[in-house]
Amino acid sequence: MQSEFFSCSQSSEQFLPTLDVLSELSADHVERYSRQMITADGFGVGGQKKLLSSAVLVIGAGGIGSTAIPYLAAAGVGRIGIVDFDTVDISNLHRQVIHKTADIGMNKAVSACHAVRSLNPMCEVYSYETDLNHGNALPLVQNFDCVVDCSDNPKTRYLVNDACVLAEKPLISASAIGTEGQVTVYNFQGAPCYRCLYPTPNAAGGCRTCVDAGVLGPVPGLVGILQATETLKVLTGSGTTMKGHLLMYNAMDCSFLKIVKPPKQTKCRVCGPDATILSMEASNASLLHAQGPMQTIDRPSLPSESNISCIEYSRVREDKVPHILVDVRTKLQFEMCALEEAVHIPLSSLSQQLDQIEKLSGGTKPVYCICRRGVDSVEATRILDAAKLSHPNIHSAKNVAGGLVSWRKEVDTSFPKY
Ligand SMILES: Nc1ncnc2c1ncn2[C@@H]1O[C@H](COP(=O)(O)OP(=O)(O)OP(=O)(O)O)[C@@H](O)[C@H]1O
Ligand SMILES: [Zn+2]
Repeated sequence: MQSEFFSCSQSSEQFLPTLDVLSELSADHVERYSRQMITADGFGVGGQKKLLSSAVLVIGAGGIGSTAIPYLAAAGVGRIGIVDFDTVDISNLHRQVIHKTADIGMNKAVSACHAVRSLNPMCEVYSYETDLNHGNALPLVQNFDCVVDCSDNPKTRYLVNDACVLAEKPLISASAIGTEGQVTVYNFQGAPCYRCLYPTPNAAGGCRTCVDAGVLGPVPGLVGILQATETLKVLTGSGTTMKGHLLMYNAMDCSFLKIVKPPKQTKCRVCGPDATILSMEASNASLLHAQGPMQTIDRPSLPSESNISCIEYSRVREDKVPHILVDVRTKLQFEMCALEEAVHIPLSSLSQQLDQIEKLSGGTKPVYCICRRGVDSVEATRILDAAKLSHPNIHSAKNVAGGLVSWRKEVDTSFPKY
């Protein structure tokens, strides 16, 4: 059977008609899905029909979505909606394997749609080139049978959760950072929701991002596959899902740990009997008052005379003015790329290495501090400034504003971007 389905960019407000419940499998269905239908303890013909009549909304076509999406499409989920506002970047490709090098610059939801189409043209797939926000979350979620959260930030996790509770949809959630990943199922058959477990937005885990902490490529991939498996079980009603449990994976010792999570909380603000979050506006308001990782981090600042711009620092270099450049990033980042004259002293051990800096400066050479984006180097400059009382031979300390990210933009475009 040739598909009449098409992928298209969809407005998040647009209503999608419910998929027809499939009464009979076609010959194409049997050929394509036979291997999974005949699995002895799988979901059989009945389960396959349910999948073909099901609609799944995926939030995020990044590292986790990259495997969750194709496995859902390949298994025969009838309709998939993909939400992502971001575009494919070269730094995504080591793990976001649904996208190709030729897709760089393309919206990720659109690129993922193309991949789904070529994998399984029988799957009806829609791209939503937008962020999921409190304005569009509920109408979007209402169009689907369940939601697969492959996003990477706490604010989106709360929005997705609250929309799922309000729309009474199961939520299959996964996360990955560094060398670890997690999967669970919320709001399904009496299981707790995300807010039951993390009632206070600023207390939520997962506030580190891949940009800062890095991520081992296959980890989100594996987690996305586990998440797709849980989704198939939720949709077909087969097996025992991860509801009420959390599966934790550690790539470095190859361990899986399945832990029991606390039950649904009667005090939960969105799913409890006395819930106060009864709309997405209320959900959003609850996040606006949150502290810590939910808020944009304020950049620490220094008086202007304690900063040097990248352009100015490049002149210091060109003119061979004697100086010391201290790179305060972590060892791993320094080994990856650095300015050749830089001395590596990580911020974490700077206070213990003041004698060495004093020796290098020798009372004559100014010390410039640099890091990735000019946040840690501000802190380093403060530490060195304060140390001048006990270490008078530290000549002076300045922060290279904007760090190596600005260096690449303003001075040397060949410096690696990461
Ligand atoms: N509110 C949201 N609505 C839609 N998509 C979202 C939302 N929040 C996050 N995402 C998407 O979820 C995906 C998360 O995947 P991942 O963290 O692997 O990607 P990334 O953000 O591109 O990675 P990196 O941190 O390396 O830049 C991203 O593509 C991101 O754009
Ligand atoms: Zn709850």
